[in-house]
Amino acid sequence: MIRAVPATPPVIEPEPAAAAVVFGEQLPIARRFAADLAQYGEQLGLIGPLEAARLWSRHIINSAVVAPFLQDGGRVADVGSGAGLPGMVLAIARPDVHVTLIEPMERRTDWLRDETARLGLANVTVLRARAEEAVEAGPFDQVTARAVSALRTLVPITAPLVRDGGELIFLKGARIAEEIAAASAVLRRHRIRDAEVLELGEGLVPEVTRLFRATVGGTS
Ligand SMILES: C[S@@+](CC[C@H](N)C(=O)[O-])C[C@H]1O[C@@H](n2cnc3c(N)ncnc32)[C@H](O)[C@@H]1O
Repeated sequence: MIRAVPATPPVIEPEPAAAAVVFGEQLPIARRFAADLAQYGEQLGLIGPLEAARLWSRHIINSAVVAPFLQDGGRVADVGSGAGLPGMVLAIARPDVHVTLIEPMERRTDWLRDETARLGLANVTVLRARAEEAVEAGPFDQVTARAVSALRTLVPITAPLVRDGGELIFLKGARIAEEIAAASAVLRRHRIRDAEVLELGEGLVPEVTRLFRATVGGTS
């Protein structure tokens, strides 16, 4: 629960024009999420002290660029959701998709549950667990993750959550090529195929978003 109002209100990044493009009719809910996260995120230890000033571009729109890659009416698990990035943003942008937010830290799952209720999101389940403990909640059509760990350790804990032929979609940084090289044996062991890296968000956000996208098992 939110217990106290911060002494000084944070400096919040003005909403960029891209927000209307990526959220469409869902923009009022995205605005409420941005306002709540900017106001309480630092206090609750969800975001660092500098993040409110770049919340839209660095975090919310960066997360939302994944939305068009989600399967219509699908079941998505977001591993290590933290403040709700990208999982809650995706649930806002894609109300047709059910998103399970998997996060082990109680303080963070409390926030995720409270914020889900405040935003009135009917398509979100919050699961307090490590990904390794969440296999029974699946299988999911797609699993997302951002800033959880390098591919070498992320793939073994996320691939078992996905149905045969489902997808892994991870937001990644500039060193993704090195991560893929370091994970080659792990990718083979977990039957990861058709791996690709997409660069998204050009013209929408200052920094390009890199997406690692791959299929688990299935047939080519
Ligand atoms: C650096 S934070 C990133 C949070 C959010 N995804 C973001 O981009 O802001 C990493 C998160 O992953 C969670 N985490 C770490 N190991 C995990 C695991 N094995 N399963 C699920 N979540 C995990 C942590 O509790 C933490 O909330």
